[in-house]
Amino acid sequence: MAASSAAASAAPTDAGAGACNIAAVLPRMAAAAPERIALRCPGRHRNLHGFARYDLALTYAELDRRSDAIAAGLARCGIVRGMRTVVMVRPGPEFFLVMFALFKAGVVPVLVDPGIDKRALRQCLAEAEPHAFIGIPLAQTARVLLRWATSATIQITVGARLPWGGPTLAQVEAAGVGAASQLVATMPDEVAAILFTSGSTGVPKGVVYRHRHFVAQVDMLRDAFGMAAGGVDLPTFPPFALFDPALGLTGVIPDMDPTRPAKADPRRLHDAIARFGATQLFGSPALLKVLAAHGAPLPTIRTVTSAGAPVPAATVARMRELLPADAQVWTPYGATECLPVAAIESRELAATRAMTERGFGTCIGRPVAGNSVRLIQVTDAAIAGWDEAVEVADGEVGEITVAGPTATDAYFNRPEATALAKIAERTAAGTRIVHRMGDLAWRDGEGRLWFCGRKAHRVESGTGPLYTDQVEPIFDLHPEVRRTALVGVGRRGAQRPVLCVELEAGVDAARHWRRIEAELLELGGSHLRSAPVRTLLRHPRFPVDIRHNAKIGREALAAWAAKRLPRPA
Ligand SMILES: Nc1ncnc2c1ncn2[C@@H]1O[C@H](COP(=O)(O)OP(=O)(O)OP(=O)(O)O)[C@@H](O)[C@H]1O
Repeated sequence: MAASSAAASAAPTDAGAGACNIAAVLPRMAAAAPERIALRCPGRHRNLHGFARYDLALTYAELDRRSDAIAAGLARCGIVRGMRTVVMVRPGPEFFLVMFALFKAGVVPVLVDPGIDKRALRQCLAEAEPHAFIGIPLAQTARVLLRWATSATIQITVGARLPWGGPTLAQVEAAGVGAASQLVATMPDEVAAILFTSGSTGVPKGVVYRHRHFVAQVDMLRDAFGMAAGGVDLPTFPPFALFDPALGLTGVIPDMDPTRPAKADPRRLHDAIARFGATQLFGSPALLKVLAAHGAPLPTIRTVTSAGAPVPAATVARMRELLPADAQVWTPYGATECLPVAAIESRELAATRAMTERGFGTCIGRPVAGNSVRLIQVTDAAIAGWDEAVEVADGEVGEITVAGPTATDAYFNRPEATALAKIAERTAAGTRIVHRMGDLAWRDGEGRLWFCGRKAHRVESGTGPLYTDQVEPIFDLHPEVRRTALVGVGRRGAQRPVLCVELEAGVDAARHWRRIEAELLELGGSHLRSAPVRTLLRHPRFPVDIRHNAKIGREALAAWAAKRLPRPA
């Protein structure tokens, strides 16, 4: 590593004039509010009560200066604009420093959820064809032993140096100390990052984010949910913590394992919220459930926003009771490929609950300003041009499509998946890409969308289609039922709808299942959309995704159900 003084002269590529880049906010914030804390992380030390000390903090000035130093140091290691770089770093100060350094330099971070299946992880890393790999020692060791990301020829280790891990991040930073602004003038269409989906419907796909997508996301989050600069956020869903500095907020990274939100200790979250006066909370549904169950009031919180999966109505209702009367609880709808798409506030959501329980689906609100949301006839085939898509009438179930500033246009190295999810549309201004969400919904007379489930999970019976999120809420009302999952067994078009049922903990299935089954059949029989379901199977514990701990592995359940049913003659 070269001496730091040499790097002091490392020239910025072009001073970032007019950069379309979320990191462009850092020099502005560093000038306007240099001492404001951008991020606060728990650290290793604990106070007398056993809570994290949160002694790792970065001011805006530090985040700006140190990310410049790292960007300059990375350039010296050969990591420059346009290069794909895997980042496997825990959400501490180093993660944010590295990410903003990469954004500033126009390097393309590749992020894969560490919680996903190890084989899928290896495939994702290979598919991304990265040039470099920045990881903690554990990730670097796994890279070597498991032959991850073999295309990556440049390694940086975050933490103690390993013989095979290249220089440490500390060395990289030292080499760049004193560097001038490293913000390059990234173009709106330039690739900014590759983010892998959590993969609840198959192997995760790398979503190609361009700089304009991130910039638009920040604007939409600010405008739709009132995330004003100066607030204090508790982002419990790691990727979203990156938005805090971009929004001028102070982000407090909670003391929890971000890959296990359902296991988070609510007392630690409360401690952080109270100590730093958190005004907003960004959480996965699993985490909101933990806070709701804990039941202690959250007097400083003004806005709660969930992410990535539906939030059970009971959780939303309980959260409301714990918050100040005028606080807002938003459940946005969106996906890695396009976020946010639509949103609904808890008061309106509460008023739609009765409809959900009668089989109409879950209301996900109105499209967020800037999005053009259209519903099209359901098909599993690719649709090349918008002319070939058929829009459905209001009230009819169709696939959700979105054209808008955050709708991404491709998966990395996955032409087939891209073809299945994107539609080219000619407009007066040129050609734009419409993203197919792979989700089903209908639109009501007020322009609100009602989520009916994922397209891949629909059941096509001989008498017509059944949709998971229309059917399951009806059965979920049974007090001894924890959750249910509708799957189809057999050939599409002649599928038998089967409801897998997981009972509440403590219910003695051996004694009560027959009764519960009869009650469920009666409950289902009284509603149009659930009446065709006549086969129920009790399952001990549903497979769920790791990230949200909520998305039911319906593919696995369908295979399980098929084995348990007698074959048709
Ligand atoms: N408010 C919501 N209500 C209902 N479902 C939601 C909501 N928000 C997100 N979802 C579901 O989560 C999906 C997006 O999740 P994500 O981007 O993590 O992909 P994934 O489902 O985990 O992975 P993959 O797309 O690879 O299968 C949406 O398409 C939708 O099915």
